[in-house]
Amino acid sequence: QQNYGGQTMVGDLKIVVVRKPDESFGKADPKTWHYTSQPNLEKAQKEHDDFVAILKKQDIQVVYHDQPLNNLADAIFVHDPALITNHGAIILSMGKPLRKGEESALKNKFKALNIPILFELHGKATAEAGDILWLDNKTLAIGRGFRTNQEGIDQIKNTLAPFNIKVVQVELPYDQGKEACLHLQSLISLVDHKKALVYPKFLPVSFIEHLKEKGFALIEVPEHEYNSMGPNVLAIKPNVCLTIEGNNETKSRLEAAGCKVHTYEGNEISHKAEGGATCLTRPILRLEG
Ligand SMILES: NC(=O)NCCC[C@H](N)C(=O)O
Repeated sequence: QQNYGGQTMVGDLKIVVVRKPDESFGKADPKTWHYTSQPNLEKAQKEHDDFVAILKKQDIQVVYHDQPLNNLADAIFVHDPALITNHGAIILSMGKPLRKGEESALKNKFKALNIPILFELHGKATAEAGDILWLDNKTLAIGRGFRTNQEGIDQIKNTLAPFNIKVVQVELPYDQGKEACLHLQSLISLVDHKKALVYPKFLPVSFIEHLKEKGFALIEVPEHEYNSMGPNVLAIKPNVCLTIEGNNETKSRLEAAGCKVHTYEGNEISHKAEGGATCLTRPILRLEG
């Protein structure tokens, strides 16, 4: 039986990799890293432990990526340096210069877990998995913005074409500029095979139309919960999800749409560093069924 795979954002989550906040995170200078303020390491570690406890309670196997890394504060957002496919991992190339180096560390972790490497982005290509979303097991949406460039998208597209996987390109907005973190997943999360939580204001009409053509029901995040990461929701299985506490209107709308919503406290690990539940986890195995 395969120990990795699942070309889905919502299928039963079986194994995730996480990384506990370390010294690098605790000493991150907010100006350099575009954090709202400096994280309190002790509190951050406690929040992370509680976050992991929620995952474990959902019967998810949690694997720690604990290789010591210097000056890679954002490395706790293990979602971003790689993408898992049924044919192996694609090692990406970080678009935020300060995050360079996370890719090879995660690759080493994958090797230790016996996950084959399908491809590694190279040359001028950049792509971060926060910009990548499985719409179904044959369709991958990729946002082009500050973090993911055209060359990155093209390399991924060419790698997946032999497996009949299509790439849908989504243009991302400028919003607060290149220092800030705006990924495709800042604007959309899937919570069921045909149910998406979206912040439509920043999504292209063509993409919304594409989702509707595919039969997705859309749940909207209200404007006042966008900045507090309302759209960033990790599916644990279809219609069961985990998100940061505080976005009460979004939570009610998800519940009204039939979702069970778990929440975690994320002042240090999420709000200060612009990364939510999806960003803190690198799914390794999900069941597609
Ligand atoms: N997938 C995500 O949206 N990841 C969030 C990463 C936040 C991190 N501070 C960054 O700027 O890359």
